[in-house]
Amino acid sequence: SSRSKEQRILDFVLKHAVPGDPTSVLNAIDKYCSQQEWAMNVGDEKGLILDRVLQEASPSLVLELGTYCWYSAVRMARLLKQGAQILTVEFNRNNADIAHQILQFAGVQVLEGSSEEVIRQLQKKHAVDTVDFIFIDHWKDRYLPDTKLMEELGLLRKGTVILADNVIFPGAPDYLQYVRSSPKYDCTYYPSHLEYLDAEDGLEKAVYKG
Ligand SMILES: O=C(NCCc1nnc(-c2ccc3[nH]cnc3c2)[nH]1)c1cc(-c2ccc(F)cc2)cc(O)c1O
Ligand SMILES: [Mg+2]
Repeated sequence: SSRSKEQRILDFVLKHAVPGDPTSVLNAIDKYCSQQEWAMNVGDEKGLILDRVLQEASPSLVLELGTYCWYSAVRMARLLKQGAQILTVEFNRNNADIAHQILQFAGVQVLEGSSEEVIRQLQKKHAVDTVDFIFIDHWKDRYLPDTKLMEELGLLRKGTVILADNVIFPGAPDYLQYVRSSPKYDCTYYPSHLEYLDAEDGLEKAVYKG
């Protein structure tokens, strides 16, 4: 059977990265996706912004919506303090083998299902109280409904940081309009570019005011 693009990315990582060295995994994925086949990883340029915003928040519990090829989970896991945890929500675990082979990192737990299902189960099934940092990078029409759901369920606390990818391209206009006009959030826009390309894109940080 023909291997998928995601499996080709894995092959490249397994061939060129150093086991246990997350930065070499990121460099391998960025090299492959910028030179061979484009893929929708947050990438190196927006990744640097993610690094800085994550380190500033110094979270104990991270929720990621939309795992895709593990790039952002690896990116965040390498910067977490001892004992911190990432819960990443993937819709279709078609990359299951990629998951286990790339992600030999303690502290990254994969939750399978639709974002809505998983978010509804976090407090009861996964003993989550509130989340400190959320990286939203899944279907762009799910950004707003999932953020409102997390508000309603009390998953956000004063100071919870929500960082959203692709707010310009492909874009999440309803989400952007909501957080920027809501008195419940302090928003900051970080201009950048679409991963591996010159198109404009950016990350929006929304800090929940409780
Ligand atoms: O679609 C994207 N990302 C989303 C992946 C995903 N695939 N499945 C899910 C899912 C959907 C329900 C879920 N519920 C729970 N987890 C879920 C995950 N999310 C995405 C697309 C682009 C892009 C740019 C330019 C183009 F010309 C074409 C595309 C760039 C990016 O940085 C992206 O992140
Ligand atoms: Mg993205």
